[in-house]
Amino acid sequence: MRIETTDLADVVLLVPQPFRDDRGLFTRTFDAEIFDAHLGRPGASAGFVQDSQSRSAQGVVRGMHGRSGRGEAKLVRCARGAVYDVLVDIRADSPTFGRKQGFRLDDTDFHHLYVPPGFLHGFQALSDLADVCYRIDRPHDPAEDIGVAYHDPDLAIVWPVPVTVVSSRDAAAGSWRELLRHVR
Ligand SMILES: Cc1cn([C@H]2C[C@H](O)[C@@H](COP(=O)(O)OP(=O)(O)O[C@H]3O[C@@H](C)C(=O)[C@@H](O)[C@H]3O)O2)c(=O)[nH]c1=O
Repeated sequence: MRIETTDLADVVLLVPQPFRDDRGLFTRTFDAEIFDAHLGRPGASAGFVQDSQSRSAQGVVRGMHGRSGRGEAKLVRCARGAVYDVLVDIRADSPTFGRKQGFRLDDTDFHHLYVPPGFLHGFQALSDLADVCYRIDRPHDPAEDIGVAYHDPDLAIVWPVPVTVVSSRDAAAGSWRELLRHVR
């Protein structure tokens, strides 16, 4: 497994090497030793306390979600199908503040995203069904949910396929301008 940097400060892509044979494939999706060494923090990966999985039909968008307070670190991968995953840096002191980047995560390459605290995150399912697995380093607390509308004109995310279903929370999410008033 190798680690690649991205356009966003502190966000990295873990790139595994799947072994393929007549049976199918085997892939390591995470390696604590390599990850902790990259971060320079022994035991960092032990801090992930909840593992979750969501399933979405093609066109579904979930996002753009963040967390108030000290935020949460996340490891995100697509275990089945493919998604277009988007991150937005909302750390006021970051050199890439306000910048966004999209990534394809799928069950062919198994790229795995590490997202530090202080990002908005969302994705769209590209395949008939897409299973996204993620790990977070703090227990989920809906009281700390923050969000920006997935179709906010200032954020201007280009979703690859027509949007089919979003949650009522996402449909009612606030604007990027409103969020900026709180994070700056
Ligand atoms: C996120 C989450 C939700 N839930 C519950 C709350 C609710 O009843 C149900 C569905 O929650 P949501 O509608 O918020 O799920 P969803 O819209 O899939 O939310 C997720 O979106 C992606 C983009 C992320 O980055 C995640 O961190 C998370 O925010 O699951 C948990 O129990 N634990 C969790 O960690």
